[in-house]
Amino acid sequence: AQVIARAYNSDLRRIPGPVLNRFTTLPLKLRVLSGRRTHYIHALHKIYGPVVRIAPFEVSFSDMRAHREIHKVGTQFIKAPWYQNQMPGQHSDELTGVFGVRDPKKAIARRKLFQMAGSLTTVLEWEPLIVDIIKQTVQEIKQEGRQGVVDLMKWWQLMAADVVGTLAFGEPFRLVEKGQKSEFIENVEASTLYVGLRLELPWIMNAFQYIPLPPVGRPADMLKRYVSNGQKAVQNSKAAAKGGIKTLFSKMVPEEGEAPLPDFLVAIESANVIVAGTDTTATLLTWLVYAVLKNPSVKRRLLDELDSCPQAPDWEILQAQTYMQNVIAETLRWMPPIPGPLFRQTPAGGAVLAGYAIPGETVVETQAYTMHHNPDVWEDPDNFNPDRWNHVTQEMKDSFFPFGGNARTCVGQNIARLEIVHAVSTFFRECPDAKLADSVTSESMDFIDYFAIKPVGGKLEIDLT
Ligand code: HEM
Repeated sequence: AQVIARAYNSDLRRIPGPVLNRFTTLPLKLRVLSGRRTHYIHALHKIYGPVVRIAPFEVSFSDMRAHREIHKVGTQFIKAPWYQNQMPGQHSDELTGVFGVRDPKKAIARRKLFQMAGSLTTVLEWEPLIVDIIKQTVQEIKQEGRQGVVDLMKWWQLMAADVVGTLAFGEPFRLVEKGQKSEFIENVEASTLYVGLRLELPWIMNAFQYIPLPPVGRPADMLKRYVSNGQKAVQNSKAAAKGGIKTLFSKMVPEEGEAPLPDFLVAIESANVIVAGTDTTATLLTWLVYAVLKNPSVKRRLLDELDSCPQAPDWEILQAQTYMQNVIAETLRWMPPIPGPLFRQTPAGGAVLAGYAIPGETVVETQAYTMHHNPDVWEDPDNFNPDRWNHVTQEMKDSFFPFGGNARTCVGQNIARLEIVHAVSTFFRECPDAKLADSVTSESMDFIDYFAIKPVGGKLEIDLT
């Protein structure tokens, strides 16, 4: 009776959506398990329009005004409890990394400690170090390419983990040098999958905690390793404060005065940024290369532009390469690395969004993939067309959020952007004849999502011969 009352006796009953979803989260959670959440919600928006009730207490919006209202700076819509399901025992703002902090004031304070990553001036101090890692990655790709096809996604993962790992840990990570997916990367991948599933299905995933899962063993041990790796970042950041390389966490463990965060939280933050910064950057580059190699005219124009660039271009020069910038923006639109919902909660008194009254403490969300593929804003949205960025309209700006909503936008986006421009320019200049290997098909490059995306085929093979 309670389930029926909940389904019918609230303002939510006016919201379109499948009847079954008013009663149960099951249809949604089944898609979560199979990595099809984003595809499912996208399909529901096509059928039911811009506002869809996707679960008893969950509403998805594909509407610019609703998106702006939910995510504006100073918003009343705080992060949903979902964000504190990352790991067991993190159900409080004092026990979780920034990603899971829900209280807006506490989030602002915690985000300030990431100033090292947030400020472009600081990030540019790391440019030579990042460029070295990228050059080394592309040399390894060329080397491997002499022997046969190369899985480019593997190399972008190693590279992105090296960049963010080196910045977090203050010492070279050397994953590219080792050249194979280390235990560390496997741990990151498995953590991403486990945490992605745990966020949505905490009870089920708790049951799996002590069961060994190949290749990483018991999730409980994996999570312990994950945080104990972070301890190293804490030690190094302390050493850095005394005159070593600045790390991402230099603000959190200052040279003088009391540390604003206890060591265990800095360890969690460092482990989290490696997950946040590795697969996101790597998949963006993977789909960018795929799109460029699939479209000969795009490839031609990109190579022409890069040909006329100075030999060792820096950030400023690369910012001025308009075609390359269009290709990057178009990839972020077409295949956003975090394509799915950004879960928020309505204030206790409820809210009106896109003309619907929504009760208090309902989960409301907007997903980038759907808003980036809205045909009312983007002509022929499934088509990869960098030229659409020659004329940016207000509607495009309002519907584009690959780095999240304004109030809680990505703290690592300057690092990601710096890495992406250098990786694109170095790769295409060094490997102008790269082709897609036969294993690459539209099916293998469809995406699955566990918060961040992955190609269904798990790789992107290219041929350099
Ligand atoms: C192409 C690369 C990247 C993309 C597309 C991306 C995307 C995003 C998105 C969409 C969010 C908001 C998530 C939400 O509200 O639920 C986010 C948050 C975050 N990102 Fe990134 N990210 C990227 C790279 C990075 C890197 C390199 C780092 C670290 C150095 C990083 C660290 C973070 C952190 C710590 C947050 C949480 C911020 C908060 O909750 O206030 N990201 N990112």
